Amino acid sequence: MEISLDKVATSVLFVIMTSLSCMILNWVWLRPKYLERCLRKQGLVGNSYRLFFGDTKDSSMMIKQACSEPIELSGDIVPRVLPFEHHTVKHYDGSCELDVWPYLENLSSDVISRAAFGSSYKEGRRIFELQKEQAQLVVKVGQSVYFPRLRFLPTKTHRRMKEIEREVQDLLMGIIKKREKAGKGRNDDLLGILMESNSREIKEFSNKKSVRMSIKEVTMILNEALRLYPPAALLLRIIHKETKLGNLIIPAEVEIALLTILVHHDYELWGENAIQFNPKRFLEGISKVTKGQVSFFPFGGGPRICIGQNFALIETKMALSIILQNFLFETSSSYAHAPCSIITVQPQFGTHIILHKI
Ligand code: HEM
Repeated sequence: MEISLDKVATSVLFVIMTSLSCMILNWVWLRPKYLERCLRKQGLVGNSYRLFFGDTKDSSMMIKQACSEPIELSGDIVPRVLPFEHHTVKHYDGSCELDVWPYLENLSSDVISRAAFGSSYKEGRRIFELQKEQAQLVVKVGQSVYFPRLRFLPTKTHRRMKEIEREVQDLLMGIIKKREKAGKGRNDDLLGILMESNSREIKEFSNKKSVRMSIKEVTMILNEALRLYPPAALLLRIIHKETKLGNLIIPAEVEIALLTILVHHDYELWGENAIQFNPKRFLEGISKVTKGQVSFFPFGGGPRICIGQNFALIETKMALSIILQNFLFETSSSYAHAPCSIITVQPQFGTHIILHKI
């Protein structure tokens, strides 16, 4: 029997098209429906792909609920951008009013860039600028209508996100390669220490698969700030295989969102004054106030706990002590308390304070 090439090509195309249609149907319709049913059967809140351990899906709503002051500003609280260079207004009594938020952003990216990349800190700072833009785009995408696999479409936003990812990767690889080329000698920054420890580990464990990398009131205040406004307002995890969590059975592929900010503001866990800023609650330490429960986790927990925890706390204490040695400060009437979440929790209209030189 003679089989024409045309017939073979048509059959192959038919099989490919049918398989593709089945896959798309499965992604877009069957699988989400199945997951939705599994979750609903157990009375769980969430959509088919994301399961929220908390009351609401909307993060800005969540933060709004969690904040002690309303985010919608009434007529008498008007956020304003301070007019002069660097948002600073000098007063006649020698004090000075400024929005410290851009300075604090600058400080933390400068500190981490210098600590991580040493002399390459300028490149490090570019990475932070890109990451900031990326955070805005992630939020934009997160607020659009959810449709499975939509992230694969080459929209303008998705393309820019990819570009940023590539540029960050290239910058990082460039810094690493430059260091490799310069050879041994520099280990007074994080990158140098990591590279040295990495090459030591590679030498020592070359035939093994895994290569491992390796003041009280102020503490209290930092803890309380981290409790009320945890920079990472939620933790996300993807379930890879069906998992039993207490009485719940969570199907594979569901994403779990653990809303840190809601746990940190829970009246049952923190008492009637849960949403008030009261550093004294940490007087006897974290384990005492949490009664040994996992109810305070601004840096996450378990194997993926924040590796920068001590770094961040030391940096904050050092910055605060330098400021306090030079200035007294008070909140300006221009400040509007409106925390919002753009990947991290941050002040929506800046942080206006009045500094008095000591
Ligand atoms: C106030 C400052 C900070 C807060 C509140 C914070 C919070 C967190 C949280 C909640 C996680 C866990 C995320 C998850 O489980 O999904 C995390 C992970 C991480 N953090 Fe931080 N972080 C801070 C500063 C830093 C700094 C300064 C660095 C770097 C020097 C850093 C590096 C990391 C890294 C590398 C991870 C991922 C660890 C892993 O997945 O194994 N963080 N952070």
